[in-house]
Amino acid sequence: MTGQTQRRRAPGEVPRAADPTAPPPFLDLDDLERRARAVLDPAVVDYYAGGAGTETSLAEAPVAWRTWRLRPRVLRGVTATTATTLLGSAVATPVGVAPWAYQAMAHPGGELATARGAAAAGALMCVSTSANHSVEEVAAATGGAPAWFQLYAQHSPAHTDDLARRAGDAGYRALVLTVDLPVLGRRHRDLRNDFALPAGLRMANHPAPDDRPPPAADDDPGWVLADVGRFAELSGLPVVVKGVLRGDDAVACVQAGASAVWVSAHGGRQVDLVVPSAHALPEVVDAVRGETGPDGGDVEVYADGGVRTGSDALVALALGARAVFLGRPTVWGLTCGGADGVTAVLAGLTGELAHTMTLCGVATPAGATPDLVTRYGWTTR
Ligand SMILES: Cc1cc2nc3c(=O)[nH]c(=O)nc-3n(C[C@H](O)[C@H](O)[C@H](O)COP(=O)(O)O)c2cc1C
Ligand SMILES: O=C(O)C(=O)c1ccccc1
Repeated sequence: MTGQTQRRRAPGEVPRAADPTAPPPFLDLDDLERRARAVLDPAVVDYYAGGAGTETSLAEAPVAWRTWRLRPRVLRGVTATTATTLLGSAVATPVGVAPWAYQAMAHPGGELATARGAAAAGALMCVSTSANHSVEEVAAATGGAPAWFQLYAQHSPAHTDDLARRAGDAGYRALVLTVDLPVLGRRHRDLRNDFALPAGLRMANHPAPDDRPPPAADDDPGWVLADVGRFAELSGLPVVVKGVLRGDDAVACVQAGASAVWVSAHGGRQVDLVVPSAHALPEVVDAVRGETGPDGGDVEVYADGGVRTGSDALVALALGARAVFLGRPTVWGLTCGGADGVTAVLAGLTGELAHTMTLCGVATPAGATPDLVTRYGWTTR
């Protein structure tokens, strides 16, 4: 993934065929995904790559970022830096790792490798409840780099509460409540494969073998707005609500005690035909402007879903996201290269972002303001 510059050929030297296994000299996520698919079990590939229903929303997510166009600023004498803060934690990049489950299926190092890879890139990792390593084990692997813990409602509410407290004790900097999974989406590929966690891998945050993985049963009403403040109090952490796609919901979450909202369609894995993050983001940003978080500060907004290039990321920042998170690209990075693969993806995309910022005359993430983008299309005048 970190490409090497090719040596210039000596005069008369016969060119050798390119090594087909050598990684390309730029961040080529399609190539990375191809290589990951070649080493994983097909049912695992389906689980990681798949989406709900017709997979229309899965396919649309990256395309939706590309319905925006950048409006570069020229003659600004700018060399971009990507450093920023997320809920007060300093990071080298606004590109983070989205929470994704069962990372030991991709690589034996699992979440521990991802944590090390993200820390090496100066990027924030959000750790899934459905991890193969425990809350505490992953926290230790970050080596002090900031990380967030993502929470799902467990079969037993006492167990959910316990996980929230443990996240606070383990030193995570925020608790991310995923609210778009009151029940699991219908993922046809997984249903066809009868997908289950492979034998030998554990759900490290589940106390008993008979404890069901989330989500709770269909008859469980799930979380309500009041749980936002309750989890903030239990954990002692700022709460981020993940899976918000409407302005009214975003405001309600903030008024219930959230410090930030995370615009996400769960990678197209929950509701098919859902509005893509790239189109929901402006509505959410507009709605929370003027609201204040529990500490009196501005409400941060993040986005994920189909972010694959530096230009996609810059569009998201211009639309008001403070950070973007990558799901599947980090799945393929971990699969192909463990911690180094994760670092390569995060550093590669951050490098693309910095390059695009420089080309667009944007010095810092905060300098990516809405005037930097316009909706794609032709005007008739
Ligand atoms: C294999 C997989 C597992 C996921 N598991 C979780 C999870 O445990 N918790 C969660 O909040 N989101 C989960 N997500 C959703 C991601 O956090 C994120 O919203 C989505 O992957 C972003 O889209 P992208 O994959 O197109 O980058 C998962 C996504 C994938 C692909
Ligand atoms: O697969 C997912 O998208 C996900 O979020 C999840 C839900 C339950 C258990 C493991 C992962």
